[in-house]
Amino acid sequence: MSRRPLIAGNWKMNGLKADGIALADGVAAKRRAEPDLACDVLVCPPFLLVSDVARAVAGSGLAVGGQDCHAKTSGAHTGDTSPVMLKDAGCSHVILGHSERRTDHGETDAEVKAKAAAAHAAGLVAIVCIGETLAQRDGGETLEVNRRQLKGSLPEGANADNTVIAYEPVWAIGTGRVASPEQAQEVHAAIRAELVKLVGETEAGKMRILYGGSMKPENAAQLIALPDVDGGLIGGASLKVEDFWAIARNCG
Ligand SMILES: O=C(CO)COP(=O)(O)O
Repeated sequence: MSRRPLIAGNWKMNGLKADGIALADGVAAKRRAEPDLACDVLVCPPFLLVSDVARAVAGSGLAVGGQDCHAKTSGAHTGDTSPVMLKDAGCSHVILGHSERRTDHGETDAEVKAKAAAAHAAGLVAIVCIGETLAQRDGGETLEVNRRQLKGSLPEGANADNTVIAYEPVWAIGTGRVASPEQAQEVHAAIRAELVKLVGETEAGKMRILYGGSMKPENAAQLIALPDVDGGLIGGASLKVEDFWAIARNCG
Protein backbone atom coordinates (compact mmCIF):
# COMPACT_ATOMS: atom_id res chain seq x y z
CA MET A 1 0.00 0.00 0.00
CA SER A 2 1.58 3.23 -1.00
CA ARG A 3 0.54 6.26 0.99
CA ARG A 4 1.55 9.77 -0.04
CA PRO A 5 3.48 11.23 2.89
CA LEU A 6 2.27 14.33 4.69
CA ILE A 7 4.71 16.79 6.21
CA ALA A 8 2.89 19.05 8.66
CA GLY A 9 4.34 22.00 10.53
CA ASN A 10 2.80 22.73 13.93
CA TRP A 11 3.89 26.27 14.71
CA LYS A 12 2.31 26.07 18.17
CA MET A 13 2.13 29.48 19.96
CA ASN A 14 5.04 31.04 18.11
CA GLY A 15 5.50 34.09 15.97
CA LEU A 16 3.87 37.45 15.48
CA LYS A 17 2.12 38.46 12.28
CA ALA A 18 5.24 39.48 10.34
CA ASP A 19 7.09 36.29 11.36
CA GLY A 20 4.18 34.06 10.38
CA ILE A 21 3.73 35.70 7.01
CA ALA A 22 7.48 35.56 6.29
CA LEU A 23 7.56 31.87 7.22
CA ALA A 24 4.48 31.14 5.10
CA ASP A 25 5.93 33.08 2.16
CA GLY A 26 9.21 31.19 2.48
CA VAL A 27 7.60 27.75 2.58
CA ALA A 28 5.19 28.65 -0.24
CA ALA A 29 8.12 29.77 -2.42
CA LYS A 30 9.84 26.42 -1.83
CA ARG A 31 6.64 24.57 -2.67
CA ARG A 32 6.10 26.55 -5.87
CA ALA A 33 9.69 25.83 -6.92
CA GLU A 34 9.12 22.08 -6.53
CA PRO A 35 5.81 21.16 -8.11
CA ASP A 36 6.80 17.48 -8.26
CA LEU A 37 7.43 17.16 -4.53
CA ALA A 38 6.64 13.61 -3.37
CA CYS A 39 4.59 14.63 -0.33
CA ASP A 40 1.75 16.87 0.79
CA VAL A 41 2.80 19.84 2.92
CA LEU A 42 0.70 21.52 5.58
CA VAL A 43 1.36 24.48 7.88
CA CYS A 44 -0.62 25.00 11.10
CA PRO A 45 -0.18 28.57 12.38
CA PRO A 46 -1.68 30.02 15.57
CA PHE A 47 -5.38 30.90 15.13
CA LEU A 48 -4.81 34.64 14.70
CA LEU A 49 -2.49 34.08 11.77
CA VAL A 50 -4.59 31.52 9.91
CA SER A 51 -6.26 34.00 7.55
CA ASP A 52 -3.04 35.85 6.74
CA VAL A 53 -1.15 32.60 6.18
CA ALA A 54 -3.96 31.19 4.02
CA ARG A 55 -3.76 34.32 1.87
CA ALA A 56 0.04 34.13 1.67
CA VAL A 57 0.11 30.50 0.49
CA ALA A 58 -2.95 30.59 -1.79
CA GLY A 59 -2.26 28.80 -5.06
CA SER A 60 1.10 27.40 -3.89
CA GLY A 61 -0.16 23.89 -3.19
CA LEU A 62 0.44 24.24 0.55
CA ALA A 63 -2.40 23.35 2.88
CA VAL A 64 -3.27 25.29 6.05
CA GLY A 65 -4.57 23.84 9.30
CA GLY A 66 -5.69 24.91 12.76
CA GLN A 67 -4.19 23.60 16.00
CA ASP A 68 -7.50 22.86 17.75
CA CYS A 69 -11.22 23.47 17.36
CA HIS A 70 -14.39 23.36 19.42
CA ALA A 71 -16.86 20.50 19.03
CA LYS A 72 -19.71 22.93 18.30
CA THR A 73 -20.33 24.99 15.19
CA SER A 74 -21.17 28.22 17.01
CA GLY A 75 -22.57 29.50 20.29
CA ALA A 76 -21.69 30.72 23.76
CA HIS A 77 -18.14 29.40 24.03
CA THR A 78 -15.93 32.33 24.94
CA GLY A 79 -12.44 32.11 23.53
CA ASP A 80 -13.10 29.08 21.35
CA THR A 81 -12.90 28.59 17.61
CA SER A 82 -15.27 26.37 15.66
CA PRO A 83 -14.25 24.03 12.85
CA VAL A 84 -16.56 25.91 10.50
CA MET A 85 -14.65 29.12 11.27
CA LEU A 86 -11.35 27.40 10.52
CA LYS A 87 -12.72 26.16 7.22
CA ASP A 88 -14.02 29.63 6.42
CA ALA A 89 -10.59 31.13 7.16
CA GLY A 90 -8.91 28.80 4.66
CA CYS A 91 -8.06 25.65 6.63
CA SER A 92 -8.36 22.15 5.24
CA HIS A 93 -6.97 20.40 8.33
CA VAL A 94 -7.03 20.68 12.10
CA ILE A 95 -4.70 19.16 14.70
CA LEU A 96 -6.69 17.63 17.57
CA GLY A 97 -5.73 16.13 20.90
CA HIS A 98 -2.14 17.28 20.86
CA SER A 99 -0.47 16.26 24.12
CA GLU A 100 0.06 19.93 24.96
CA ARG A 101 -3.72 20.44 24.82
CA ARG A 102 -4.32 17.26 26.76
CA THR A 103 -1.92 18.59 29.43
CA ASP A 104 -2.65 22.34 29.36
CA HIS A 105 -6.42 22.07 28.90
CA GLY A 106 -7.18 18.63 30.29
CA GLU A 107 -8.57 17.38 26.98
CA THR A 108 -9.84 13.83 27.16
CA ASP A 109 -10.16 11.20 24.46
CA ALA A 110 -13.94 11.73 24.48
CA GLU A 111 -13.49 15.45 23.83
CA VAL A 112 -11.00 14.80 21.06
CA LYS A 113 -13.46 12.38 19.50
CA ALA A 114 -16.25 14.99 19.59
CA LYS A 115 -13.95 17.61 18.08
CA ALA A 116 -12.88 15.21 15.33
CA ALA A 117 -16.51 14.46 14.49
CA ALA A 118 -17.19 18.21 14.31
CA ALA A 119 -14.13 18.73 12.13
CA HIS A 120 -15.36 16.04 9.75
CA ALA A 121 -18.81 17.60 9.62
CA ALA A 122 -17.17 20.91 8.67
CA GLY A 123 -15.20 19.22 5.90
CA LEU A 124 -11.84 19.34 7.66
CA VAL A 125 -9.26 16.57 7.88
CA ALA A 126 -8.70 15.76 11.56
CA ILE A 127 -5.12 15.06 12.61
CA VAL A 128 -5.69 13.03 15.76
CA CYS A 129 -2.67 13.01 18.08
CA ILE A 130 -1.83 10.23 20.51
CA GLY A 131 1.29 9.24 22.40
CA GLU A 132 2.63 7.90 25.67
CA THR A 133 4.51 9.74 28.42
CA LEU A 134 7.95 8.69 29.57
CA ALA A 135 6.49 7.11 32.71
CA GLN A 136 4.10 5.07 30.59
CA ARG A 137 6.92 3.94 28.30
CA ASP A 138 9.12 3.04 31.25
CA GLY A 139 6.17 1.17 32.73
CA GLY A 140 5.83 -0.96 29.60
CA GLU A 141 2.43 0.54 28.75
CA THR A 142 3.32 2.17 25.42
CA LEU A 143 1.25 0.05 23.05
CA GLU A 144 -1.70 -0.20 25.41
CA VAL A 145 -1.80 3.59 25.96
CA ASN A 146 -1.66 4.33 22.24
CA ARG A 147 -4.35 1.77 21.43
CA ARG A 148 -6.59 3.16 24.15
CA GLN A 149 -6.15 6.78 23.05
CA LEU A 150 -6.73 5.85 19.42
CA LYS A 151 -9.89 3.92 20.19
CA GLY A 152 -11.20 6.68 22.45
CA SER A 153 -10.38 9.55 20.11
CA LEU A 154 -11.54 8.30 16.70
CA PRO A 155 -15.13 9.21 15.83
CA GLU A 156 -17.62 7.19 13.81
CA GLY A 157 -17.08 7.70 10.12
CA ALA A 158 -13.32 8.22 10.38
CA ASN A 159 -11.66 7.17 7.15
CA ALA A 160 -8.40 7.67 5.29
CA ASP A 161 -9.69 10.79 3.54
CA ASN A 162 -10.89 12.67 6.60
CA THR A 163 -8.42 11.48 9.26
CA VAL A 164 -4.69 11.38 9.83
CA ILE A 165 -3.15 9.90 12.98
CA ALA A 166 -0.10 11.50 14.59
CA TYR A 167 1.96 9.39 16.97
CA GLU A 168 3.82 11.83 19.20
CA PRO A 169 5.62 10.27 22.15
CA VAL A 170 5.36 12.97 24.82
CA TRP A 171 8.95 12.40 25.92
CA ALA A 172 10.19 13.25 22.42
CA ILE A 173 8.32 16.53 21.99
CA GLY A 174 10.60 19.54 22.15
CA THR A 175 13.26 17.54 23.99
CA GLY A 176 15.66 16.75 21.17
CA ARG A 177 15.17 13.11 22.13
CA VAL A 178 13.75 11.40 19.07
CA ALA A 179 12.21 7.92 18.98
CA SER A 180 14.55 5.36 17.47
CA PRO A 181 13.42 3.87 14.16
CA GLU A 182 12.65 0.61 16.00
CA GLN A 183 10.55 2.39 18.62
CA ALA A 184 8.68 4.41 16.01
CA GLN A 185 7.98 1.47 13.71
CA GLU A 186 6.81 -0.72 16.58
CA VAL A 187 4.20 1.81 17.70
CA HIS A 188 3.14 2.79 14.17
CA ALA A 189 2.59 -0.88 13.27
CA ALA A 190 0.55 -1.38 16.45
CA ILE A 191 -1.52 1.70 15.61
CA ARG A 192 -2.18 0.40 12.11
CA ALA A 193 -3.20 -2.99 13.49
CA GLU A 194 -5.63 -1.25 15.84
CA LEU A 195 -6.93 0.84 12.95
CA VAL A 196 -7.82 -2.36 11.11
CA LYS A 197 -10.20 -3.15 13.98
CA LEU A 198 -11.57 0.39 14.16
CA VAL A 199 -11.97 1.44 10.52
CA GLY A 200 -11.46 -1.80 8.58
CA GLU A 201 -8.54 -3.11 6.62
CA THR A 202 -8.94 -0.97 3.51
CA GLU A 203 -9.10 2.37 5.32
CA ALA A 204 -6.40 1.31 7.79
CA GLY A 205 -4.15 0.52 4.85
CA LYS A 206 -4.71 3.95 3.33
CA MET A 207 -4.72 6.08 6.51
CA ARG A 208 -1.60 8.15 7.13
CA ILE A 209 0.18 7.84 10.45
CA LEU A 210 2.64 10.67 11.12
CA TYR A 211 5.52 10.63 13.57
CA GLY A 212 6.07 13.71 15.73
CA GLY A 213 8.70 14.51 18.35
CA SER A 214 12.04 16.22 17.66
CA MET A 215 11.90 15.43 13.95
CA LYS A 216 14.75 17.34 12.27
CA PRO A 217 16.47 17.33 8.87
CA GLU A 218 19.11 14.97 10.34
CA ASN A 219 16.70 12.24 11.44
CA ALA A 220 13.68 12.68 9.16
CA ALA A 221 14.74 10.50 6.23
CA GLN A 222 15.28 7.48 8.44
CA LEU A 223 11.91 7.87 10.15
CA ILE A 224 9.88 8.63 7.04
CA ALA A 225 11.36 5.60 5.29
CA LEU A 226 9.87 3.25 7.89
CA PRO A 227 7.06 1.07 6.52
CA ASP A 228 4.30 2.47 8.73
CA VAL A 229 5.51 6.07 9.05
CA ASP A 230 3.75 8.28 6.52
CA GLY A 231 5.31 11.64 7.24
CA GLY A 232 5.83 13.93 10.19
CA LEU A 233 4.20 16.44 12.49
CA ILE A 234 6.98 18.89 13.15
CA GLY A 235 7.20 21.53 15.85
CA GLY A 236 10.48 23.38 16.34
CA ALA A 237 11.99 22.58 12.95
CA SER A 238 8.86 23.84 11.17
CA LEU A 239 9.67 27.39 12.28
CA LYS A 240 12.68 27.59 9.97
CA VAL A 241 12.02 27.48 6.24
CA GLU A 242 15.26 25.65 5.40
CA ASP A 243 14.85 23.00 8.10
CA PHE A 244 11.19 22.39 7.35
CA TRP A 245 11.87 22.14 3.65
CA ALA A 246 14.83 19.81 4.16
CA ILE A 247 12.42 17.46 5.95
CA ALA A 248 9.82 17.69 3.17
CA ARG A 249 12.46 16.88 0.59
CA ASN A 250 13.27 13.70 2.47
CA CYS A 251 10.02 12.19 1.29
CA GLY A 252 11.30 11.51 -2.20
O1 LIG B 1 4.69 18.44 19.13
C1 LIG B 1 5.23 18.35 18.05
C2 LIG B 1 4.48 18.56 16.80
O2 LIG B 1 3.12 18.62 17.04
C3 LIG B 1 6.67 18.06 17.94
O3 LIG B 1 7.37 19.16 18.41
P1 LIG B 1 8.97 19.21 18.20
O4 LIG B 1 9.22 18.88 16.75
O5 LIG B 1 9.33 20.60 18.56
O6 LIG B 1 9.53 18.17 19.10
